[in-house]
Parts: sequence; C-alpha cells; structure tokens
Amino acid sequence: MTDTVEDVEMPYDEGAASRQEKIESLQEELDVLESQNEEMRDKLLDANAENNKYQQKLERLTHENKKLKQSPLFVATVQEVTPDGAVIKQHGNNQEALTEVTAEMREKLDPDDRVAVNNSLSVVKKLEKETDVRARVMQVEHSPDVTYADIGGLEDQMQEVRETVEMPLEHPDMFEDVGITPPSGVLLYGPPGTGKTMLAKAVANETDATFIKMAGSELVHKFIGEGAKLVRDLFEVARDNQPAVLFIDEIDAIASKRTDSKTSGDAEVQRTMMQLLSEMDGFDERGEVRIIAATNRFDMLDPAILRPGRFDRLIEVPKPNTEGREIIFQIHTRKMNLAGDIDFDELAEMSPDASGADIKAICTEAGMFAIRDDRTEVTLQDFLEAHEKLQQDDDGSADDSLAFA
Ligand SMILES: Nc1ncnc2c1ncn2[C@@H]1O[C@H](COP(=O)(O)OP(=O)(O)OP(=O)(O)O)[C@@H](O)[C@H]1O
Repeated sequence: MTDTVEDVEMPYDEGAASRQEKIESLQEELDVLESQNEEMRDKLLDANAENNKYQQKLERLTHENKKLKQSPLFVATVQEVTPDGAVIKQHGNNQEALTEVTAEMREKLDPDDRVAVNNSLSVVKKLEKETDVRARVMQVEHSPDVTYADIGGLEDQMQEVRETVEMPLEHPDMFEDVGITPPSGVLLYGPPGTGKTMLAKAVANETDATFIKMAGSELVHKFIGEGAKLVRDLFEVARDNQPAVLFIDEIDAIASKRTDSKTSGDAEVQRTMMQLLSEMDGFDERGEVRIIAATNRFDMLDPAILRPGRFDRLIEVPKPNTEGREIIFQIHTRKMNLAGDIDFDELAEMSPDASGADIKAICTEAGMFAIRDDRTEVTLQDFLEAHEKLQQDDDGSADDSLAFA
C-alpha cells in the first residue's frame, strides 16, 4: 500500500518549527528522496541489462544444445538392395556396410542412389540425383509456347531449321531409307535478339520435343571445374527427356579459338569443349536429341566444332530487313489495342537497325506511353516517341541489344 499524505511523518516538529524551517527541512528531505530514487533507477537499469545478457546466453546455449543433439548425416551411395537390407558405400572413406532399411524405404531405393545415413549407418533419406540438382541450372521446358507464327522475317532460316531438326525427329526412317546420317547439330549465328532462341523453341514445340537450354557461359562459369561433367549431364537430361532439342546458347564461351595463354581457365574450357565434341560424335547413344547452338561471335569459333558430323549446318540469323521488321511489328502488336493511324510500313522504315528484340521493346514502350497518357489505344505517335526514347537510352549505354546506331 502506498502511503497517503496523512501517513507521512514530517521531518520537523509541527508545533515548534517556523514556516521557513518547515520549507527548508521538506526541501532537504525531497533532495534525499530524489537521489535515492535516482540510485534505484540506475540499479534497475543495470539489472535489466544483466537480464538481457543472460537471456541471450540462454538462447545461444539452447540453440547449441539442439545442434549437438542432432548428429550430422553422412552421404553414401546404394550399391545393392538385398532382402537383408541395403549395401551402401560411404563417401569419403569408401567403406561398405550392410544396413537395415524399412520396407517403405526399400521401395524407393535403387542401386546408385545417393542417400543420407546417420551415425549408425541407417538410411535416413534418399537424396536428389546429382543430375536433378544440375538440371536446375538448365532450362527445361516440356512444351515451349513459341510457334513458327511468332517469328517474323526468318522464312529461309525457319525452312532450314525445319529440314535439319524437325525432319530427323519426325521421320528418322526417311534418313535411314536414303542411307544418310542427319546433320548432328545446327549452328545459328547472328547479332543478339534476332530470334535464334525463338527458332529453337519453335522447332521443339512443333515436334513435341522437350526444349533444354543451357548457356555456354554457365557451363564454364557456374560450376568451375565441372564443365565437362555438366556437358555429360546435359546430354543425359536430354536423353532422359527425348525427343529433345538441346539448345546451347553462347557456344563461343566453350568453343572459341585456342588462345596462346595456358591458364587453367583455358584448360577447363578446352576440357568442356572436348566433352561436347565427344557427346556429339557419339551419335548412336544420342538418341532422339537434336542439338542447336547459337552464337553472336561466329568469328571466334574453333573450327573443330564446325567439322562434318558436328555443327555442320550453319545458319545465319541476321537483323531483319524492312519487310521482316514490318512483320515483326505486326506480330508484337497482335494483342495491342491499336489506333487506326498505325502504318506498319512506316514503323519498319523508321527503325532500320532494329533487331526483333528491339522491335518488341518499342512496342512495349509505345504501350507505356499510352498508359502514361491515360489512354487505352496506342497511336502511331506513341511508337515514334517510343523509338526515340529507346534510341536515346541506347546512346547512353554500351549494351548492343538495342543497337540502332
Ligand atoms: N524474328 C523475330 N520475330 C519476332 N520476335 C522476335 C524476333 N527476333 C527476336 N524477337 C523478340 O526478341 C526476343 C528475344 O529474341 P531471342 O531470345 O530469340 O534472340 P536471340 O537471337 O536468341 O538473342 P541472344 O543472342 O541475345 O540470345 C524474343 O522473345 C522476341 O520477343
């Protein structure tokens, strides 16, 4: 219970003290109480800080304790699944062991599977296949949504890709009957953003093939020292998903002319390329896998990859001509709400150096101009301004994907 004013004992004699004396002694008393209060507050703050410290320590120890209770798991490979259990070989020490597995786990296990085992070598879980992990760095599309109708101005190239990729996938017997081996790989070369990836996707779509894409730069840079293995895995994933179109973008990253320097990076790139060549040469084991590669740097390529039986079909994919640009403008504006004044001929004329990707960017930007203006219809003026804007943006950047210059 708090004291009330009546309960408080006064620090002076009520009858004897003068008014002045009373004030002074009350003031003294107040000073004492204030300093005591200050002291108590300091102590409380110290105690709080101490409490926080102990709380943190407690949390750390609890966490440590939990970690210690969970023993680490070791990785092993299943050698054999027998009625008595699974024979596993531990990674690192290569020791084999027969370990019991539950009926449920036995169902899931096959030789060569990677598993995690605990201290007593019981199989705790099955791990993902290494190729599955790697597959994540590859782009695998079971049915890409690009069709030939989405590609403008590349009639001849499309025809050639169809002959060399589509025909052997759909009518392998025709090649057998005639007694020739279809070309192993097709190389598309030309400036960025001209539709090389689209061509590969469209042919995969048309033949109901799986589209598997990997960039050459990723083969050599993502898993340093593992480029060759990654190439093997890439073909394995393709074979597992056949019929498949394997698209290797930026092939120049792994197949450029040998340089004089003997750095380990070069050796790694060489190994990766040798693996690619050997996968391509192993035609019989390749199954229904067609290979399309693309590059913006044809001049850099090692002639070894252009030998017969490898990338022996070379298809140039240039920037579109006026007619091509007109068609590409029409393709990319199909779903746009256009005003009546759009003249595709004029659009094609105004953008002499635009690639397909540039044209797509102009269309999107033109739409943005309409939105900024609170309109739902896109006018010719929007396209002109969009072109202007992208040209200006491009002047300020080194990226040649918008090379109108
Ligand atoms: N010929 C074309 N017809 C229609 N659209 C195109 C064409 N070329 C490019 N595009 C547009 O540009 C985008 C990028 O094209 P794509 O990825 O096929 O180019 P690329 O030649 O593979 O480029 P990179 O060499 O940079 O990989 C496409 O998604 C498409 O929207």
